[in-house]
Amino acid sequence: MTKIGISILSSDLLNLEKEIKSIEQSNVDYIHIDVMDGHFVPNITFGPDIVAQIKRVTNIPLDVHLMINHPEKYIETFASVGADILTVHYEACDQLDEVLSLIRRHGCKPGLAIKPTTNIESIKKYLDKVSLVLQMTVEPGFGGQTFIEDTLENLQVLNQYRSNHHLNYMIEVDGGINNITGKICANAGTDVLAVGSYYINALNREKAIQELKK
Ligand SMILES: O=C(CO)[C@H](O)[C@H](O)COP(=O)(O)O
Repeated sequence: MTKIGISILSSDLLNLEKEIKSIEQSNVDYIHIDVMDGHFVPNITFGPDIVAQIKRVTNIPLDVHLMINHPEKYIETFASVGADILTVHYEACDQLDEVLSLIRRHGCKPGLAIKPTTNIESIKKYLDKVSLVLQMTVEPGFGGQTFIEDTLENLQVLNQYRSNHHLNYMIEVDGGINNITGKICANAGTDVLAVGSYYINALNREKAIQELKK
């Protein structure tokens, strides 16, 4: 069964606790938190204090997506405030092997993310060291964008590579996911759908989740 993570990027931040409680009602698998630094991506979002506050009010596992340069500087901090999955970008790391083992040493599941145009071949040598691969399906930075269909081929490659090499990383997609694109990604072997505006802006969030799970 495909898992769902709700991205809080487009949520009502003045009422974040209420939003978290609403997400809990929807019975999803993760809360997806996009950490942006204004350098790796053109937007600035959440820091470790917000992650700590969210951890205090929910038991839903936190899938923390670091869209930042020099993520190695912040692994210990985000692990200490309760990240369960800690994902870094291939494009942002000089010493990726070290960063992934640092994440593991701090008790989190290591995730590796790539932007839509990054060559999938470049991450293959790391795939036996990660718990999750996150394929960005929009250019990272902002919620509410349109799903980039060219990324589907990478999902198929990741799925095939996993079974050929007897690996067990999860495949996650992030960006432009709705009931239609979610289904297409699930059919291509995706395990986790990170969903933002489709859920957050839905008039009926329960119905939106049912549609996603169909
Ligand atoms: O990380 C993102 C952008 O950088 C994603 O787009 C966001 O997490 C999900 O938002 P949406 O579902 O609205 O595209």
